[in-house]
Amino acid sequence: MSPFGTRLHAAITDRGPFCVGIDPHAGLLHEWGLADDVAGLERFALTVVEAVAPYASVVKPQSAFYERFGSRGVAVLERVVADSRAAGALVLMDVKRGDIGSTSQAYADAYLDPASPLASDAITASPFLGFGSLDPMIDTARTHGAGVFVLALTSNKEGPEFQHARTDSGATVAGTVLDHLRRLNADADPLGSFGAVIGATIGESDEDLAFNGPVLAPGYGAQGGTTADIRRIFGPAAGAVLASSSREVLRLGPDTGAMRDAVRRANDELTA
Ligand SMILES: O=C(O)c1cc(=O)[nH]c(=O)n1[C@@H]1O[C@H](COP(=O)(O)O)[C@@H](O)[C@H]1O
Repeated sequence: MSPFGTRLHAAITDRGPFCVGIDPHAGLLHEWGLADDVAGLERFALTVVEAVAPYASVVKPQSAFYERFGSRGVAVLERVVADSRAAGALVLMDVKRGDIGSTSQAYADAYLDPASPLASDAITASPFLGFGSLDPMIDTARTHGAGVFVLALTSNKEGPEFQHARTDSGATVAGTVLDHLRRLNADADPLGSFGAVIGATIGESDEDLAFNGPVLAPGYGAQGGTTADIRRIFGPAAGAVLASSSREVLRLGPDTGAMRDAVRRANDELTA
C-alpha cells in the first residue's frame, strides 16, 4: 500500500478537501424519525455512507457514537468502514487514542493493521502521554501505509489551557506536537502521512503551521468555522487541510441528495 499521505493527496486532488463526520447523535436519529437503537444507528450510518462516501475524499466516523450501543454498535462501525472504503472514500477513524507505548501498540493493531475488522486509513491520536508514547501507532502506520492525526490545536474552547502551555524548551505544547510532525514528515513527497488536528475555530495562531503533513480542521460548519477562516488560518498550506463537518451535513438527511449536494458545495467552495 502506498503511504497514506500520497493516497490522501491524490484523494483531495480528485474529490476535494471536505471531510464528512459520520456521527450518529441521538438527537439526529430523532430528527431523522429513527429510534435511538441499533436499527436506527444502522439505518442512519449506512444512509450517510451511501450519500457521501462516493463523493467525499475522507469520511470520519466518531467511534463513541457507535460504542454507546456496545458490540452491535461496533459491528455497524465495521460496516461503515468497509462500505465507505468500497465507495472510494478514505476512512479517518476518530478515536483520539493515547496510552503508554505497550497499550498504544494494541490501539495501533486495532485500527491500523489491515488484519483488524476495524482497520482504517488513519486515526486520530492524543499526545497527552508524551509524543513518544504514540511511536507504536506511527511505526504501525508506516508499515501499513496508514496515517495518524495528532491533536494539536483543537476546536473546543477548553483546548488552549493545555495546548498553549509552554514546555521546558519554551515552545508551546501545540508547537512541540507540530515540531514532532515536521520531523516525521520531513522526507515525504508530495505529503507526509502524519497530520495535526487544528480546529477551524482557533482564530489567529502564532505557531508555524507548515509541517509537510495534512491538517484535520474540525469545527467547520456547526461550530462556526468557515472557508474564510480556513484560508486565514492556514494560508498557502490550505491545500492539505481537510475541513471537517458532521452535524451541518447530517442534519440534511435522510435526504441523500441533499447530503451529497452539501459535500459538492463544500468542496467547490473550499477549492474555489
Ligand atoms: O478530532 C476531531 O475530529 C475533533 C477535534 C477537535 O478539535 N474538534 C472536534 O470537534 N473534533 C470532532 O469533529 C466532529 C465535529 O462535529 P460537528 O461539530 O458536528 O461538525 C466531532 O466528531 C468531534 O469529536
